[in-house]
This record gives sequence, structure tokens and C-alpha cells, in this order.
Amino acid sequence: MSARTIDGKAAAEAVRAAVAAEVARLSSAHGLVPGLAVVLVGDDPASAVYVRGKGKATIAAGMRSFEHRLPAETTQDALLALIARLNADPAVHGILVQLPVPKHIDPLAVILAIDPAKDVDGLHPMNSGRLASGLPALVPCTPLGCLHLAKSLHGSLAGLDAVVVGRSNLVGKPVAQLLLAENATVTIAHSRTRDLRAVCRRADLLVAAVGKPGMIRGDWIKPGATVIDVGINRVPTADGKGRLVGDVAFDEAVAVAGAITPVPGGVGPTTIAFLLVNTVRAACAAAGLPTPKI
Ligand SMILES: NC(=O)C1=CN([C@@H]2O[C@H](COP(=O)(O)OP(=O)(O)OC[C@H]3O[C@@H](n4cnc5c(N)ncnc54)[C@H](OP(=O)(O)O)[C@@H]3O)[C@@H](O)[C@H]2O)C=CC1
Ligand SMILES: Nc1nc(=O)c2c([nH]1)NC[C@@H]1CN(c3ccc(C(=O)N[C@@H](CCC(=O)O)C(=O)O)cc3)C=[N+]21
Repeated sequence: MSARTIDGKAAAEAVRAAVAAEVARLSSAHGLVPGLAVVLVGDDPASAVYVRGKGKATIAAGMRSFEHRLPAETTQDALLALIARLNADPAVHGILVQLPVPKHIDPLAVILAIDPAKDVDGLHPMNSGRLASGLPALVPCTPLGCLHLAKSLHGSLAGLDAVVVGRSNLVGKPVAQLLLAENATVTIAHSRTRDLRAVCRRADLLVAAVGKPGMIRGDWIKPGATVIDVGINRVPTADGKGRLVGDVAFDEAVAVAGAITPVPGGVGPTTIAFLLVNTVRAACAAAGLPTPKI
């Protein structure tokens, strides 16, 4: 049996079309044009892939895009000063600082500097705390994408055994919170988990967010399970260009799983789509308008 491949690109296009329609309505009815500022300090391979897709998608949805590419030597003070300017800029409704930042910059200081109302990455403790407490919040985009794909496949996730491998604040923990809110029975695994293979094999829904190419093997997957592969890893190829692979050994997993997201073309495009959604939500909240239904 071969798993169904989940088409993240098509799912993302549908979300982006809904965003574009909402942006058109906001701009004609309220003169509101949502704006997203993206800050990249230095370079990181996964961030480079993300930045490539984001600017284009923002413009295509009818929104404003403000890109700030800073050299790797940028000081923390200079970065915090830029964030303060973006916090104060009424044309900017969403701020995203690409992670990781260079070693001499404290990522927590950066996250705490962002106005929680503009925190479209959902990383500020105000937002992660609200998510954990079941209150309305800006939620990280990749977890929103994962949930969107899982729900479009399963409808209800209630009672499913879900295993999330990875516990970062950006992906693992918020994915687990969203799954819990959907009434799945959630296990969070990490680098200290004993017998990870056995833990993964219990999962009806397996989310891999580790950053290790092909770490999750075919025999770690329960036959028929749904596999959501968040990993974005660039591996070398003979032609020197390199290619993107996920955290799941796709060729093995596809023979066992019921459904699986590919890399590229799975979770990645939905991350970008939900970044636009979060920016529209933040813009509406800033303008005192109700949360749009997208
Ligand atoms: N598709 C998309 O849109 C996005 C993709 N990504 C990609 O997803 C991946 C994960 O990102 P992110 O969460 O930010 O990464 P982090 O490096 O912050 O977290 C990785 C997590 O994986 C765990 N881990 C590492 N090694 C192992 C192991 N051998 N066994 C079990 N668990 C392990 C770590 O455990 P511990 O806590 O114990 O150290 C940690 O919790 C990366 O490839 C990243 O590029 C990220 C964001 C968006
Ligand atoms: N503050 C912060 N928030 C993030 O959400 C964040 C980050 N920093 N740093 C880097 C990682 C990585 N990430 C990706 C998002 C989309 C694709 C994406 O669109 N991928 C396409 C790739 C298409 C291509 O090949 O270009 C796909 O998977 O199909 C990739 C990677 C977000 N991240």
C-alpha cells in the first residue's frame, strides 16, 4: 500500500486565496492594508528558503511587505532599536524576526521586544501563554499549518494518539497545544526520549519537527498513520546544488503510512499562508475590527 501524499501547496493556495479576498475587502471597506515586516540577521539555510517564499506571497495577497536584511555582525542594540521602530510604525501590523539569530544576540531579548499584538510568529510569552490557557492568541504559523492539514484530512482529531517529535517554542510545543485543544491524546518526544521508535509507532498522527534529515524511518510508523513532516533540511547532492528533505525517510514512510506530507510541498507552503492569515488578524485587531473568518 502506498500512502496518500498530502498536497500542502494546494492547501496553502486555497488559504492564500481566502486571505487575498479578505485583504481586498479590508482595503476597500476600511482603507486597511495589512503590512508585514520581516527581519533577517545574517543567514541560515532554512531561513533563506522561508524568506524567498514570503515576500512574494505577501505582495500577491495585496499586503505590504517590509524586508530588513541585516549583516551577521549587527549588534543586539541595533536590532532592538529596529524592532522598537517597527512596533511604533502604524503601517506594520506583523513583525517576524527570522530565527536562529547569530550567537551574539539573545533570541529571548528579541522576542520580548516585539509588541505581542504584532507578534505574528506567536513566540512572545504573552501569546504562548494565552495559547496554553485556551485564550485567543497569535499562534505560530507552522503549527497552524500542521493542524490545518491534519484537520482537512481527518475532520475531528478527538481521541487520536498524536506524537510530536520536537519541543521547540516555534514548532513542537505549540503543535502539541493545538492538538490538545482538538482533544487528541498528545505525547511530546525529544532528544532524551527513551525508545523513540516505540513511542512513534503508537501514533495515529505523527508530527516530526526535529531538524535531522530522514531520522524517522519507515518501521517507526504505525501502518496507516498520518505523518506530518515539518523538517526543512538541505542535503548535498552530486551537482552541488543540494536538495530539501524532511525529518522523515519519505520513501520508506510512504509504503507504511496512510497519508504523509512531502518536503518540499507539504508543511512549508502552509507556514507562509498562515503567516499572511496572522498578519491579517493582527491588522484587524489593531484597527478594532472583528477577527476575520479565515
Ligand atoms: N516547514 C516549516 O514551515 C518549518 C520548518 N522548520 C524546520 O523544522 C525542524 C525543527 O525546527 P525547530 O523546532 O525550530 O528546531 P529546534 O532545533 O529548535 O528543535 C528541535 C527539537 O528536536 C529535538 N531533537 C533533536 N534531535 C533529536 C533526536 N535525535 N531525537 C529526538 N528529538 C530530537 C530537540 O530535542 P531537545 O529539546 O531535547 O534538544 C528539539 O526539541 C527544522 O528542520 C526546521 O528547519 C521550522 C520552522 C518552520
Ligand atoms: N521566526 C521564525 N519563524 C519561522 O517560522 C521560521 C524561522 N524563524 N526560521 C526558519 C524556519 C524555516 N521556515 C520555513 C518556512 C517555509 C518554508 C517553505 O516555504 N518551504 C517550501 C520550500 C520551497 C522551496 O524549495 O523554495 C516547501 O517546503 O515546499 C521553509 C522553511 C520557517 N521558519
